[in-house]
Amino acid sequence: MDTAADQVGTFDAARVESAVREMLIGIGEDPDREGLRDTPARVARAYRELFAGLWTDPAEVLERTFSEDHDELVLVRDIPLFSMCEHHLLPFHGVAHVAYLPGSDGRVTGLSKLARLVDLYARRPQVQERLTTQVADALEGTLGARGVLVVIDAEHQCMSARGVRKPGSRTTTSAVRGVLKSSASTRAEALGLIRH
Ligand SMILES: Nc1nc2c(ncn2[C@@H]2O[C@H](COP(=O)(O)OP(=O)(O)OP(=O)(O)O)[C@@H](O)[C@H]2O)c(=O)[nH]1
Ligand SMILES: [Zn+2]
Repeated sequence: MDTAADQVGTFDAARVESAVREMLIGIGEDPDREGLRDTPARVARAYRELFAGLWTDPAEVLERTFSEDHDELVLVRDIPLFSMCEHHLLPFHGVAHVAYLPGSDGRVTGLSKLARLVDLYARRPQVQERLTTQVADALEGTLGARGVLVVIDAEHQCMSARGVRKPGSRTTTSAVRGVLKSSASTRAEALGLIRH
């Protein structure tokens, strides 16, 4: 599981700005015309937001837990998701469903933290499979969940707006850990609730 220690560098707005200016020249545009003059700075601000998950430690999100003596399934469905495909730096967006079985200590995390965790990993240059895996691994590793099921359903703009040009096609990925992997009936219950 990755931590802040795995992160590379920090956000360098000036560097992003000069790269965007170069890119505009590269596509044959005039970066000094009125409409584009502030674009490098705007893109840098947008990237700072879109890639904020690169310099946030996921362990912090799951730091605060509380004892609820609940050892049954917890599921947050339909968490809106925005991420950037690392191949084309184009967005992919959709929903994430996150289910977990609390560890034997009965400690749970705040529901919003599950959405924050998805957000944190989404705000990095990503592929959907890795995003799904990272959320599952954090819940198993850091929270100590007995079982985890993460399902992500998303549309990739690199498949809609360009390339193969198939708008509306969606990609579903899942990552299953612990009891939700070993017990078919528990997994079926979680999947049933996701479809509900
Ligand atoms: N597995 C996976 N592939 C992705 C994801 N996002 C984008 N891709 C794919 O990454 C691949 C990159 O393929 P390349 O052949 O290197 O790039 P390309 O020539 O732009 O490919 P096309 O998109 O087919 O035009 C494409 O097939 C994309 O659909 C993702 O989250 N997971
Ligand atoms: Zn892509």
